[in-house]
Amino acid sequence: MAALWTPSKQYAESSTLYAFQKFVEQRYSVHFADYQGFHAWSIEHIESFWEAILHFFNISYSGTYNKVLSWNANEKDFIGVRWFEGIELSYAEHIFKSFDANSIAIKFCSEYEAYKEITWQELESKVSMIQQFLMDRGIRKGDRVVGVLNNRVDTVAIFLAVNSLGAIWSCCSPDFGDRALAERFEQIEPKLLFIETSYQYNDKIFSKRDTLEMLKNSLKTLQEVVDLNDSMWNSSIENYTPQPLTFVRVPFAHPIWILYSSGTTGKPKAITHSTGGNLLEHYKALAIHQNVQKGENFIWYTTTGWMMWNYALSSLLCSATLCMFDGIINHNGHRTFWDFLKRAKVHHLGAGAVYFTSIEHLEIKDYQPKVIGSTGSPLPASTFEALQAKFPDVHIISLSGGTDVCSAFLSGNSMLPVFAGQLQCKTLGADIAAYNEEGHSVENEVGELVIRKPMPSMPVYFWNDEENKKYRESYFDKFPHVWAHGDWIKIISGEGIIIYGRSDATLNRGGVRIGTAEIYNGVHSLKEVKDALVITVDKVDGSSKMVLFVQPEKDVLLDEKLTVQIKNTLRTQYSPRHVPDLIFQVHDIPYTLSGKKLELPVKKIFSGKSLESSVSRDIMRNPDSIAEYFKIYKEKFL
Ligand SMILES: CC(=O)CC(=O)O
Repeated sequence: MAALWTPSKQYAESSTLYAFQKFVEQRYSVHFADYQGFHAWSIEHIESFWEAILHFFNISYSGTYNKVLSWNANEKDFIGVRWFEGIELSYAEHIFKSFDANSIAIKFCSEYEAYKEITWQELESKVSMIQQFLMDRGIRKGDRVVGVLNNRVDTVAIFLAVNSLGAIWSCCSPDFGDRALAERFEQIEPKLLFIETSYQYNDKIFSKRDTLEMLKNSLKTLQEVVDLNDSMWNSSIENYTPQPLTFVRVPFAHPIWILYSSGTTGKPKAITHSTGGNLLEHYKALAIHQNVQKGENFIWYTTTGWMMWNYALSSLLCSATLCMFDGIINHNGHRTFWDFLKRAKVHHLGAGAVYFTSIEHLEIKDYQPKVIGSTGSPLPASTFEALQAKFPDVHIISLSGGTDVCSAFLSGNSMLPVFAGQLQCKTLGADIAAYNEEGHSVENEVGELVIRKPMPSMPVYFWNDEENKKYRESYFDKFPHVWAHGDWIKIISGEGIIIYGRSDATLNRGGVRIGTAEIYNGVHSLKEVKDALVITVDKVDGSSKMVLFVQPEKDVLLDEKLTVQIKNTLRTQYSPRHVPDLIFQVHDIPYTLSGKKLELPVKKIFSGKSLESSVSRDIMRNPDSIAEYFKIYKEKFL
């Protein structure tokens, strides 16, 4: 296949990847003919590789380590491996490591607020005042501090202050419904909650006052709640005089933040990430694979509830300026967002793939980013082409990883060409393969994405997960002792990687993953509903539809009233993204013999597969139920 874009010699040789390769070649007396050789070395010499990252990025730490990677006796999965045991470090310390007081740390704009710039000096002062506020409340290493906050400067400052004390951060965006918030935060017993009780999105004002009351009741460990909309917050912070920041260094594996799985089965898993692991991984992912360099402007359009928020924050590690936009991306016919990009002179523009597909026909003048980053769902080849035509010099990086590693392990490469519809490379230190059903590594055919060696940003554990039971089930059940990620990929020899979406039943809404369990929880709270099944159907143009099948109680019909009720329930309990596009009435929900809903087979039917190839009736508890889905697909969906 012909390349869509090829880096110039100048682009390649001024990249951080190039500089890092030279660093490794010199340090280890090796030579790499190409990226493939460099990648092979990085996974074969995994300890030397991560040690090279530690040195190349000049990581500050106390203490010493004897081994880069230690395994527990008898533990063949990667759970419980220990990286750089013996050292202590701080993420926030690296953010403030070499700042120039008067240069710009953050550029910000929202739907309703004008463009503003925050200098490093201003950011440091803000963080210092919040740090003192937290210390006065007794917040210490290991305490959990949670936020229901938007993508705003204060959120960054609060996180950095929390992190500077060694406390653990966990944040959801305010569009999460009450139940979704409680299910997440109850698990981790927070001491302090920061919340915005009023905010604007899509020109509407939303109130979270009732949510605040609900959280006060359900989070029994809360000692205090801070409402950012309350004038008391500003005045109490302003009582403090900014001081030089202090940083509590913590062991490499000490939790930095807790993110949540989308909750396909049961409650969302509280995925706990390590400080050192995320620090090293983010330097690698952003500086080396996304080529984020000092003085550049970086944005990722995200809410605080997606791991891309945490990822984007780490652009500050690269001495870049973090650009933040709060509001709906297509506000004012997309103008608010794009005017911001131009004014902020954004070099790195990142967003969900679905957004880029939606703006294929949007005319954009006088703006040329250096890099476009896309994730959340596969970026269709046609969107690659449309973006390249719009921005002829741009380096398009389609990346993939997820909440589980708070990063991307398939990503960009400033020394390789871009092929439309493909991710450029496996990232350094990520031993990725595509496995067929027999567990053999395959190329040029679709297989399950696996990681065969540990990465430091894999979770330290799931919160409250005794003996790592859920952790093991989540990644190590499918193939012995390798991490199965749950995505389908094809590795194309001599080119890149195509990603085919989730291999499990997770719902993908505009790039944000939603667990089916959340839909079921909401729908089942209605007495008219007996049972339900939900899928998303991905289209070739990159869009997708959420389809809900409802089995009403006896003598109940899925009429207009019930349809509206279902939609409202999901919207208010969870979020607007939880509202299905289509709802069909069915007589029965298909189950396996062991009692699992047959989501994947129904998804296959709605992707155009035959009934026979979608499901084996032998494993079904109610084999007669499935034909109705095929009928709906043929008669009502197509
Ligand atoms: C990097 C990613 O993989 C982001 C996501 O899809 O959640």
